[in-house]
Amino acid sequence: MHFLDERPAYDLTYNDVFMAPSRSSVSSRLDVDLTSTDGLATPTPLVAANMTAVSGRRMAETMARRGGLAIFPQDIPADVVAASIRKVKDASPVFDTAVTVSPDTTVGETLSLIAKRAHGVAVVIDADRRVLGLVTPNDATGADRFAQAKDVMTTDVTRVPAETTPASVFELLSEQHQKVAVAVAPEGRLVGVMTPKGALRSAIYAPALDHEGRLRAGVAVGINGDVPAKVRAALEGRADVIVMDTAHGHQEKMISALGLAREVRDAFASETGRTILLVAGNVVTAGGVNDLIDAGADILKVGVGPGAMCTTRMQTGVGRPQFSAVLECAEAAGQRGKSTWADGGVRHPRDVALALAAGAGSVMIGSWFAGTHESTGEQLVDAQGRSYKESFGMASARAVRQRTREQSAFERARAAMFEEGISSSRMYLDPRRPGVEDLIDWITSGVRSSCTYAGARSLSEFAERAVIGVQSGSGYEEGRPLDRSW
Ligand SMILES: NC(=O)C1=CN([C@@H]2O[C@H](COP(=O)(O)OP(=O)(O)OC[C@H]3O[C@@H](n4cnc5c(N)ncnc54)[C@H](OP(=O)(O)O)[C@@H]3O)[C@@H](O)[C@H]2O)C=CC1
Ligand SMILES: Nc1nc2c(ncn2[C@@H]2O[C@H](COP(=O)(O)O)[C@@H](O)[C@H]2O)c(=O)[nH]1
Repeated sequence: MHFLDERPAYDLTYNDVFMAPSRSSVSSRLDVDLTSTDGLATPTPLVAANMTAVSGRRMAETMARRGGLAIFPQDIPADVVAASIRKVKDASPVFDTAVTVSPDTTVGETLSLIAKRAHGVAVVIDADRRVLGLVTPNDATGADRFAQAKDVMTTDVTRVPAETTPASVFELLSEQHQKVAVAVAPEGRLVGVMTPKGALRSAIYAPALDHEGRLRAGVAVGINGDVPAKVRAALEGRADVIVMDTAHGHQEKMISALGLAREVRDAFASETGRTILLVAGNVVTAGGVNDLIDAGADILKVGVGPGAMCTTRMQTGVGRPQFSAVLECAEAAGQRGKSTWADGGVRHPRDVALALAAGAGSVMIGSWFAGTHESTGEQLVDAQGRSYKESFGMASARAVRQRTREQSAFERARAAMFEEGISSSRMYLDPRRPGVEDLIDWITSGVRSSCTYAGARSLSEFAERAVIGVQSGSGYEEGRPLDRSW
């Protein structure tokens, strides 16, 4: 990337910069390859953050099915993480995992479960997982909340063999004017579901798969406690990438934790032949990058203070405007043959494009993804009838209470004094884009387009060719669409 004018002597946020178009020979946005350049080579350069309000099993599955990744947070017990990853690995890489209920499940419970996935149906199954029918919110309209799924379900179900191609599913659903197909194994057991949009997406996105063709997922590990045991547990729990996670990554405790993690990772590689990459952070300077690479990091997680749940900058004055942080760290990592994840501060598709232009290998998103069907929280409704989920920072009093649950009351109270995040915020589901896949579509279509404006067919070309200008606040404001007259 280069600057349109001189590189400024001060640091820049995403809002401070814009991209100037360049002469391009890329004639279609579909000719752009979005494979991440971080060494993991995921087909989509997006990572759902290791935040308790964001990444659980549903997020991990959905992100990987659309080519990205999600990272299970450090606060979840290792056995729970391993069980969740097992389910991710068992999920179909093509069909969505269905919301399932038994015939006796109440309508009230069925409706609350439907909100956990974007496809808008619950599949009614018997004890052998054979499909009996479907319930949609429409089917339940007017029914008593204590009625049962079997009373309201439709038995007019489009069943397809699990080998059916997404294109054939799409055609079949169009012919039959149905909203969802149910994939079944030969003995009639449920495999998954697919909507017309899901079929389209399966044709556009390649899933992020492991060495066995299973969906990939990552695990975050904190730097306190028995680090080798935690890393070992994550590896044995089938993590495909490990994130060594702390607010201040450029500290000696991280350097020693990373050294220990590397030893365990290398021993695992000798036993299994699989080398799992280590991500470490967070850092914002070339010095931090170099020290963590020396200690064993393969990928550097970049960002101090840009996060939507973050109070670090206001509390401490520490942090760095994210565009400049990514640019400096990506340059430093690149000189050592390593890469970065740009972590935090992403609120629009343009921010992802700018992070990739600055050289990030992938982009991590937290709060934006918290406001989707697939995040971990319960879907709630405000007084105006708008759906939202609660989000909170990983350094908030709420998260610290959870992370220190096994310590003494005194230690917990002391830890709670160092709160650096918001404990409760509302992330509204965008009615036009309520699912994380809707956001992925929006982001990737934006990034594909950015690449063609820069004349780039791949993300490495994009990071080379992008031309970045610095804009005023009114320059940024001019680019915002208006939904009413002025
Ligand atoms: N990207 C960002 O800007 C930030 C991210 N976070 C996220 O919050 C979560 C919790 O992280 P964290 O608070 O590091 O908790 P951890 O549980 O990972 O513990 C951090 C360890 O580092 C020590 N430490 C020393 N200096 C600092 C410092 N300035 N900030 C934090 N710890 C320090 C702490 O000791 P002691 O407690 O005794 O000081 C503690 O032992 C992580 O998921 C992290 O990514 C948090 C803040 C900023
Ligand atoms: N300073 C804090 N940073 C936090 C906290 N919880 C998470 N984070 C960081 O934010 C990003 C995600 O950013 P977002 O803008 O996409 O929400 C996450 O990966 C962490 O690095 C916190 O409590 N305090």
